[in-house]
Amino acid sequence: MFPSALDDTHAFDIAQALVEGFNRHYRLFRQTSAEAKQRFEAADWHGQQRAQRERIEYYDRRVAEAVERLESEFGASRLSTGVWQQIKLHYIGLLTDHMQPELAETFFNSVTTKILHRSYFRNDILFVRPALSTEYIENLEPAEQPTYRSYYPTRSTLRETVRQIVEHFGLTLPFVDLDNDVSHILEAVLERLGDGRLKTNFQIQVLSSLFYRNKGAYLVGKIVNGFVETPFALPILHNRNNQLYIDAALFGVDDMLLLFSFARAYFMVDMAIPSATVQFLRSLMPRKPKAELYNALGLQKHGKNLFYRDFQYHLRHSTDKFRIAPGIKGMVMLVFDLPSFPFVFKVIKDFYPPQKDTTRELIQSKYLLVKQHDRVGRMADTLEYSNVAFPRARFEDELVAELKHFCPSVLEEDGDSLIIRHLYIERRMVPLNIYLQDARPDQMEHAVLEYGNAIKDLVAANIFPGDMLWKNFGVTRHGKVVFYDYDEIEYITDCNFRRVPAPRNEEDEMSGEIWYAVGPKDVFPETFGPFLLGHPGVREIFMKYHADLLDVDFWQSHKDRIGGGHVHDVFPYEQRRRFRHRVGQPFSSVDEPLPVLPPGAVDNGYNPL
Ligand SMILES: Nc1ncnc2c1ncn2[C@@H]1O[C@H](COP(=O)(O)OP(=O)(O)OP(=O)(O)O)[C@@H](O)[C@H]1O
Repeated sequence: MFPSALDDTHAFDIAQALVEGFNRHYRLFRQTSAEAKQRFEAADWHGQQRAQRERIEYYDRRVAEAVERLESEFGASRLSTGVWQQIKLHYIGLLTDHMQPELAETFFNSVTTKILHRSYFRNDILFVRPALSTEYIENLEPAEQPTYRSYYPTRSTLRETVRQIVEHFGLTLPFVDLDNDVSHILEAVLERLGDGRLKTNFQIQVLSSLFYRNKGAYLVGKIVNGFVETPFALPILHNRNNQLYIDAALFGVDDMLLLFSFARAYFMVDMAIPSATVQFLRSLMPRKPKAELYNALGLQKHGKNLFYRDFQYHLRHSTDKFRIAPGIKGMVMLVFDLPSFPFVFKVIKDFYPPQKDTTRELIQSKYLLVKQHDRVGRMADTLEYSNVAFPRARFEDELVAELKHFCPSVLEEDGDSLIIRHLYIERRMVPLNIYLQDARPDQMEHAVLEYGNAIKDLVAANIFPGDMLWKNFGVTRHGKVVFYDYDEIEYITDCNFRRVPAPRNEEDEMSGEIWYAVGPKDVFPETFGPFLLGHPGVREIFMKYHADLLDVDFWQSHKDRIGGGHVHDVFPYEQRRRFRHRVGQPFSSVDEPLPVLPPGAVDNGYNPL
């Protein structure tokens, strides 16, 4: 029951301290995000990568500071339920006119769950459900930009308007030839519009901040014409002389989904009202859960909170059982899923076979590395959770037996619940080994080509996957191949790429064993073939496109380039979509059939709120 009077003398001050903690967090988060513009203009790519990495750590630091303050100033862990209820009410009051109330609620949860026992995780004490609305929030400060701007061109003013839209961002670097870029964009827009008349509501809406990631800045918006809304994004890049150009025009939901994929690094966006940006983005990608949009904007703790709410909701509205994930079982991870829900749950085992010389800490550090690294569309993002309570009745017995056997240290039974103390959650894909088993020849060709491309993208981003077996890659809904087994990854720059030494004598030659000394970071690309290319059909395709992956020079030359300070270009769209490669190509990807996946590849009906 809620208190009828707010009579505790400290509750208001505690709520105030929590709001201050959150405000400090968002101020620093926003500042780093806004400064992406200057880093982009200065072509400070290493700085951009560093900021992307560091920004991820901000949240936990601010939460730790707030926990510490609440403990030292208010003895927070000794407060009664009644006081916590009052703190929540004051907090809601303090957020009445806040611009980021949903994030502040999540911050409240993050701090209080560090202080309180699990039995307090109830909606009268923390925000199991949101209390404040994020609709219609407007910032009327004169210095603030609106979330998006609307432009109302006619056919005859379209060219001028497109130019204005780009110029509105006030980038300080010159464009190589903005007129030429605008002509390309115009051509693309007119192709989308066809010959039909522009309807009376014809307009172009554009988000007020550019989206920065790696070496690119993306202008994001939509064209509204009658009842049809077409999302678009324009990537702005640097040439060698630090002049700018627009590289492509991306149109339609599929292009947007690839741009905002879970396998890419988070964007840097200057947002006063993140919920308004998310609402706009959701109108571009209606099926993408809000949780993933918050993640893509770097607000991953709120994304995690929303995901958890979606997951709880899904659990209540489904009846199927958690099971061991299909595919070859992991040696270090126990992986399970719920068939009706398109994610997998990964728990680190307590012990591993001898060939896996690793520890829980090392594995966690590799997963963290992936979170902080540029995932270049080739590594799945993971959400890390502590103390997740699952209903025991929804687990298959075989899965419970495996958990008890392999993961006893992280498992706790509490009444009808199974508590898993630590786990990762990531998007479910079709494991590539399973995909290849069922693949038609054209699908096999596509998958093997993609597999090699995935490795090459990882290499360019300074990642050596370690274990490149097919089972460690998955195929997404869009037919992209993505890596998901992180326990053996290393930086390319830390690896020694070596040729297999010539045998010293006949004995060496005949030996079935490795007779030469191998250091912990030594890699022998010539030896990949026998592990990866047992299937003759796969081998043929692989050798056609990716024979260079078996050559030590390929790896060494990338290592040298990265060591020399080169930062790779990452394109979240295909090369042929670039204006420079566009001779005779249609602009849109809409008519391109997506690779047809085998039946298991289709995500089943997860319907986030
Ligand atoms: N995102 C995913 N989508 C679908 N299946 C997955 C996913 N992640 C893992 N799996 C399944 O779980 C298995 C084990 O996962 P993972 O490779 O991460 O574990 P591991 O213990 O690190 O493996 P290894 O023994 O190769 O080191 C995979 O082979 C695959 O079948």
